[in-house]
Order: sequence, then C-alpha cells, then structure tokens
Amino acid sequence: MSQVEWDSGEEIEEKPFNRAYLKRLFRYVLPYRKVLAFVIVIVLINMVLSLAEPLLVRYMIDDGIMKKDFMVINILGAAMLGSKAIGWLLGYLHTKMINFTGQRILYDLRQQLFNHLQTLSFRFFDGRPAGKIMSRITNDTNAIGELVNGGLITMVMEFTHLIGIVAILLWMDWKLALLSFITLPLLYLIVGLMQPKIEGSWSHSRKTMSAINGNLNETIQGIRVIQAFSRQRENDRRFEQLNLRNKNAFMRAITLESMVWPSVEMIGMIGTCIVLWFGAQAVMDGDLTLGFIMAFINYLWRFWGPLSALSKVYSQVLSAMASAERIFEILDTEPEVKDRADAKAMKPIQGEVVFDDVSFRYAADKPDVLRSVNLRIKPGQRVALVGPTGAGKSTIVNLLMRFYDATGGRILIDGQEVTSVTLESLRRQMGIVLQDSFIFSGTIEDNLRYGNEDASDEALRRAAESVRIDKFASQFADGFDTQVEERGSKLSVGQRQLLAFGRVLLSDPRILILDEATSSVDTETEQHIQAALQTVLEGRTAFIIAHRLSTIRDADVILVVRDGQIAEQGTHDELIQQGGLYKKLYMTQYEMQQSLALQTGA
Ligand SMILES: Nc1ncnc2c1ncn2[C@@H]1O[C@H](COP(=O)(O)OP(=O)(O)OP(=O)(O)O)[C@@H](O)[C@H]1O
Repeated sequence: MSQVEWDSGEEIEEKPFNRAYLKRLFRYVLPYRKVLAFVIVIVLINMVLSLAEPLLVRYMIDDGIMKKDFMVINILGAAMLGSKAIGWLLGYLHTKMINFTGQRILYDLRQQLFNHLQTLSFRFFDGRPAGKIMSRITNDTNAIGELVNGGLITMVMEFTHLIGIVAILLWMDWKLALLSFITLPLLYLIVGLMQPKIEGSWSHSRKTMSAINGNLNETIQGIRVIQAFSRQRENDRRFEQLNLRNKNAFMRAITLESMVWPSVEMIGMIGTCIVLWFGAQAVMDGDLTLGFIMAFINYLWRFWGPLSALSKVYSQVLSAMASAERIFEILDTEPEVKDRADAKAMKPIQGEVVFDDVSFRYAADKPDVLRSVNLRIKPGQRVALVGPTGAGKSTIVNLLMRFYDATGGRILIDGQEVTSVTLESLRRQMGIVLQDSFIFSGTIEDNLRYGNEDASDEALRRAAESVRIDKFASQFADGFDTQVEERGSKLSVGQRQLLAFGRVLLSDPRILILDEATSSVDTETEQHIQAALQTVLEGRTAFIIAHRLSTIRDADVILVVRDGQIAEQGTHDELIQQGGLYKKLYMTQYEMQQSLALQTGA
C-alpha cells in the first residue's frame, strides 16, 4: 500500500469478521502456542470440575440426606471442597498465564509498530494527526490484547461450557431438557434485537470519549493561545456538548443493558418454572428424585452465563477486527524513502553538492513544486536560500536530506547519488537545525549528545563552550544535568537555538542545513546566536534558509528561489547589481527595518 492511500478519515469502531485478519493475528499468538495450549487444558479441567458440582449436590441429597448416610455426605462434602480448591488453583494459574501471554503479545505488537513507524517517510506524517497515530499504537493494540486476554479463552471456555451443559441436561432427562428449551426462541428474539442496539450505544460512547480526548489534547497543547484569545467560554461550550453526548450515550447503553439481562433472567425463570411444575409432579409420582430436580435446575441456571459471555466476546471480536485493520494498515505501509537493495555506505564526504535537473512534487496529483533545479556547490561554500514564501526553499533541503525522493533529475554529493547510498550513512554526514529546534525530554547533556552519543567529555565541553551553552547551563543548579522537560519547555527560545547548534556541532556534519529562526530574540541573545552560528558553520558546506537578508550578506552564493526554480544566483553584490528579485526583496526589507527603527526611535 502506498502512504498516500492510507485513510486518515473517521475511525470505525467495528468491522465485519475477517478471516484473513484473524489468521494474521494468529501469527502473533503462534510463538506462545505451548503456553496457550496448556491454559486451554487447565480451563477445560476447571470447567469439568465446575460442571460436576450440581451432580455432587444431587447425590448428596438423594444418597446422603434422603438416606441419612453420613458417610456419603462426608465424602461428597470433601469432594466438593477438594474440587473448589483445585478449581481455585487452576483459576489462578490460567488467569496469570493468559494475562502474561496477552501482555507479551501486546509488547511484540507495540514494538513492531513503533519500529516500523520510525522508518516511515515524511509523507506519511504530513497532515496525519499525531493523536490518531498514537491511538493506533496504544488503543488499537490494547483492543487486540483484550481479545487475546479475555476473548480467546472465554470463547473456548464458554462454548465448551454450553455444549457440556446441554449434553448433561439431555443425558439427565431429554424430555425435560427439550421442555425447558421452549423459551429459547424468545431469548434469541430479545438478545438478537437488543444486543446490536446495546453495542451501538457502547460504540457511540467510545467514539464520544475519543472526541473528548482529542478536544482535551488540543486544549492542553493550545492553552496559551486559548487564554491569549480568551476563548475559554467557547471551549467550555464545545467541551460540554461532547461531554453531554458521551454521558447520554453511556446512559442509553446502560438503560438498554439493564433491560436485557433481567429479561433474560425472566425467560430463564419461565424455563425453571416449567421444569419445576413438571418436575414436582414427577417427584411426587416417585419418577424423579429431589436431588435430580435441584441439579437439573442448577444446570439450567448455568445455561445463561455462557450465552451472555459469548455475545460480549463477539462484539469484542468485531472491535478487534477494526483495530487489526488499522494496525495492519500501518505495518503494510512501505516507507517511500528507503535504502535501495544495492545501496552502499556513503564514503566520507567533502561536501560538494550537485542538483542535476531536479524536479519534485509532493503528490502525484499535485503540480511540480520544484522545476529543473540545477546547482553546483563547492565543498565548504556557504549557500543562502532566499525567496518568497512557498517558493520551494525548504523543499530543496528536504530533498538534499532525502526526506523525500526527487521525482525527476539527480542529486549528487561528492559525485555519489543520494539514492545510491544508505540513508543512515548519508544523514550521519549531514546536520540540520530547524527554525523551532526540537528539544527532547532529558538533560541538556542528553540533548547535546543526541547526534553523537560516543563523544568524549572534552569534545562535549568544547562544543558547549563554543556556542555558549556552558553560560546558561551554569545558571541552573544541575548544570548540564538539568532536565529540560518535554520539548525543552524549561528553556528560552534563544537557549533552545543554542542547544540545537551545540547538538549539531558535536555530531560534526560535513553539510549543514539551517533554517534561520524568524522569531525575534533580544539583541544580546541574537549576538550570541550569530557568534555561535559562525562557529558552527566553519569548514562545512552550509545551506541557510534565510529570512532576514541582512544576515547573509557574506554568503558565498545566494540562491533566489521563485516558483520552484532558481531565479537568480550570485553573491550579494552581484545580485544587487543585477537589480532583479533579490534587490527588490532586499530593498523592501531594508526599508521596513528603517521605518521600524524610525518608529521605535532606535
Ligand atoms: N508536506 C507537503 N505536502 C504538500 N505540499 C507541500 C508540503 N510542504 C510544502 N508544500 C508546498 O510546496 C510549496 C513549497 O513549499 P516550501 O516549504 O518548500 O516553501 P518555502 O520556500 O520553504 O516557504 P517558507 O519560506 O514559507 O518556509 C508550497 O506551495 C507548499 O504549499
């Protein structure tokens, strides 16, 4: 399946039974077949023990109590106690073993999903909400886990239980058994009619719950904007609607459920009364014993339990089908950008970059974003990419990093085509610093070492010093061991930028890509950043996506990108002389800065 086909629409709660999925799910169970076979044997033994109980009661009454034989009472009493004790032990074993196995299967599945997810290309993540991807890894694997934990064993256990009960009833007295089954069509009618409605309500309740979660997630993520725009009241209203829908769906499900199972019990009672009526007659006539009737009724009561359990498992299977489909969709999505079969490790590079007639579009049905781009950059050159928004600057560097593959033409680094080398060897020699540098949870040191875990302490210290991280790290009590929290929320914008420089410096790439930060920092931090930048850029081929043209005057080459093409190319002075788009952009920014300076009196 291609990544584009991956459906990002509404999540469906249940799917029809699908043998192919079940077979595929079974592959995850296969490694644990021995332990599962053992569990099934334990469960069956337990079931036989439990089915024997009413018969023991029968003999206790008929042969013990009625005949005043204390020996029989003692033996049967001990047998009942013994069977319960064994049942307890087997129950403990089976619950533990099945849950452990379920967790192991979940672990395997989650690990496989996570590993696969990391190999997927940017296109997969483009426009696909993170929340949905996350819910596939957590909720959907859980649904599968529940099926294994509860469903699988319940199915085996309750089905054999049901067959066992029917067989015993028929064996005890087939006429009486058939008489008691008279109420079955009524039961089928009620359960058959109501169960889909109940399930529908539960499914609606789950859907509204996931909408609540989505809303909550967005609110927490966007709390700053929410408060800044004073949107609390509107948000409250939206949340209240979702909350209300969830409450109503839950209440409807409970109302229906509380109607169905008492009705089932009522029908069960009708069956029991029929048996009692005919049975009482037979006992009085001396055809049946009291113990027999007691045991028979006990079995009848046990008949309803498996029925209700099986109907619940069925809906569990259907929801696991929907989850399986979503999980397999991810697992079947091939990474678009991957190593060719004959890919070799990229040799250590100097940093020459050639774009040979490169074109690119983000999707087959979208227009070209880059058209016939030709470039030749020498090792160590400092290249600035400028141009209007949406012109294709980021796309050029995305292709260079091979986050996407060019749809036409070739990209060569030191004469090696980027598609002919392994992704890891390519990216290890390149570094990227984005506008909003992503900082991971962990310590400042962890983040510095991100691209080079084996760096010596000395190298770490030097890198930190040269971009002045040591200055701000020393402000914290724990220094380099300070936890920066998720996304570096403990750090300022400038500090995050410096940390990103330090990280890339330590990984020592030959080619560096830098998306210049647009957010403004104070003049002193700006100076620090500019000084750090000079250190980072030294001796490397650098591509800088520049937003402030004043910062790139000393670039070796300035590429002016317009409508997916290189419209102009040269040094600052050359381009100003040409009097083209660059000069226009430069003059506009210059005038804006001047008028800003006049307004602020700076
Ligand atoms: N992931 C994507 N999927 C589809 N289209 C995209 C994607 N990323 C960018 N585009 C489109 O490609 C074109 C070029 O975008 P690109 O990000 O390269 O522009 P840019 O010059 O870097 O702009 P800016 O200066 O605003 O960052 C734009 O029209 C944009 O809408």
